Amino acid sequence: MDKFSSLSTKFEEIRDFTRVERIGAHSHIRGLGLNDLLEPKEVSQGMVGQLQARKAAGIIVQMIREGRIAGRAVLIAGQPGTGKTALAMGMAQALGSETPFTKIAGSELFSLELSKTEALNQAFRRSIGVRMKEEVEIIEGEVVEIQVDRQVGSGPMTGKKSGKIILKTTDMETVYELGNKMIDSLARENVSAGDVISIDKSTGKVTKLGHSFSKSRDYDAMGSATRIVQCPEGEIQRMKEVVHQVTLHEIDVINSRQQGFLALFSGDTGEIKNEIREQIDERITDWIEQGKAELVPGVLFIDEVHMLDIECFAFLSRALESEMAPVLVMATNRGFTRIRGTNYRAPHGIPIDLLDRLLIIATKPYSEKELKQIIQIRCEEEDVNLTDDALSLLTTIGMETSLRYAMYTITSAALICAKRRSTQVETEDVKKSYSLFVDAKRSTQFLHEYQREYLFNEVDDEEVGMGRRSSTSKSPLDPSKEEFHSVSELPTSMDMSN
Ligand SMILES: Nc1ncnc2c1ncn2[C@@H]1O[C@H](COP(=O)(O)OP(=O)(O)OP(=O)(O)O)[C@@H](O)[C@H]1O
Repeated sequence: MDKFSSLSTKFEEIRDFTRVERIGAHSHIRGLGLNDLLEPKEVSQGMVGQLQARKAAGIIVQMIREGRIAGRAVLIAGQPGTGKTALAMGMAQALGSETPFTKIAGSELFSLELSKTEALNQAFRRSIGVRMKEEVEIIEGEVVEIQVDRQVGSGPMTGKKSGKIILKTTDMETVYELGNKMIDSLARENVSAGDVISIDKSTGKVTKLGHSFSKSRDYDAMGSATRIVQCPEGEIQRMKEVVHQVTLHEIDVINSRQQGFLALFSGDTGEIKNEIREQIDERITDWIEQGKAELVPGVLFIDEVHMLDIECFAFLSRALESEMAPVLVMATNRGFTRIRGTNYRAPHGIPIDLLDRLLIIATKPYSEKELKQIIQIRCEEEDVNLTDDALSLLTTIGMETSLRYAMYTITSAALICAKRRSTQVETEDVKKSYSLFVDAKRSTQFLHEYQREYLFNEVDDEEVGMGRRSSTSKSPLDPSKEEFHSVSELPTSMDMSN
C-alpha cells in the first residue's frame, strides 16, 4: 500500500502508551462488572455499587459494539467522587483495546498552541480508528539453521556479511541467501535454530512467532516468556492478510507536511489544515468503498464538560452530525450553572439543544458499605495492608470528606507506616496523615477563620460568620460525631450547586 499503512504498527504502540499513563487512579477498574445479561454484580471487575449507572453504561457499550450508536452522545452526571470517570474507564475496558478511546478534560482544550475547536477536532479524530486490510507476501517457517560468513573489509565496522538460512514447514524445506540487512534484522530479533519466524517480503521485517514445539527441550535456556508454537504447515512463501489499525488523527499528522510523523512522539502537532483532513476523508471513503478499509468508531470521553464554552458546544453539535463521529461520552459534577461564554444558566452548564440530544446517566453518592469496599479494593491495588480499625477510620473519613481524599490518605498513611518500619497500616498512621493533609472542608473552615489575613479576600462578613459557626464542627477523629456538618453544607469549589 502507501505510506499510510506502512507506518501504522509503530503508532499503535504510541497510542497504547498514552492510554496506560492516563488511568493510574482507576487502574483497579477492569470493566463494568456486568454478567452476560448486562446485570451488574454488587462488586465485580473492580467496580462497586452504582448499579443503575453501570447497567446503563453496559447497554451503551453493547450499542457501540453493534455499531448502533455512532454520532450519539452520553452525559454522566453526578456529585464529585461518585465514579463518573471510573464508569467511563469501565466502558473503555469493556470495549477492549481495539476500540479507540480518548480521554480529555474540558480544561485541556484551552491552550495557547491550538485553538479550542482544533483541539476538539484532534480529540474527535483520535477517537476514530481506520482498520486497513492488506495482502502481504511472507516467508514463514521454523529455522533449521543460520550460517553467517563475515568477509573482512577495510575495518571491523565495514565488514560485509553474507550467509544463508534454512527454513522448514511440515511439508517442505528451503534455503535462502542472506544479505547484510537481513543478517542484522535476524540478529536484532535474536533468531536461532528452532525459532518460528515470519519475514515480510516487501519490508524485510522479521517477527519471531515463538519457539518450535519439537525443540521445546531447549525450554530452560529460553526462559518462561518464550511462546511455544507448532511448526507451520504448507508453503513457506505465501500471501497473508494483515490488518493495521490507526486513528484518523495519526493519519492527519503523518500527512501534515509541516509536522511529519515525529510530531506523534512529541504530541506537538500544531494546527492541521482543513484541506489535508478533507483529502484524507475522501481517500478513506474510497478505500471503504473498495473494501480495503473500515471505520472503527471509538469513544471520546470529555471530563469536566462544564469547562467548555458555547463555541465548543456548537462545534460538538455540528461534529456529531458527521458520518465519521465517535461516541461522545461527557461527565460533569455541576448542577445549574452558567454556560461559559454566555450569560445564560443551564443544567450542567450545557446548552439545552445539546442536552436534549444526550442520553443521561446519573451517578449517586455511595453508602458507607460501598465506600468501604472501594477503599478496600484500592488498598489491594496499591498493595497496602490495613488493620480493620484503620479501614473503618478511613471509611469514616471518606464519608465526612470525600472518596478521593480517603484514597490519597491510603498512600500517605502507607508511607508513614513504612517510615516506622511496619508493613500494616494502623489507625495511628491514618490519623497522622489526616493531621498533615487538610481536606477541602477543613481548608474552607480555615480560610473563613483567617480570611482577613489573606490578600485580595472577597468573602463578606456574613459569610465569615457562617465560617466561624461551622468551625465548631469536630473532626472525623473526634468520637462524638453528632456535630458533623455535612461536606455539602460548606461552600467548596467542587459544590454541585455553584
Ligand atoms: N463504583 C466504583 N467502584 C470502584 N471504584 C470507584 C467507583 N467509583 C469511584 N471509584 C474510584 O474513586 C475515585 C474517584 O472517582 P472518580 O474520579 O471516577 O469520580 P468522579 O465522579 O469522576 O469525580 P469528579 O466529579 O470529582 O471528577 C477513582 O479512583 C475511582 O476509580
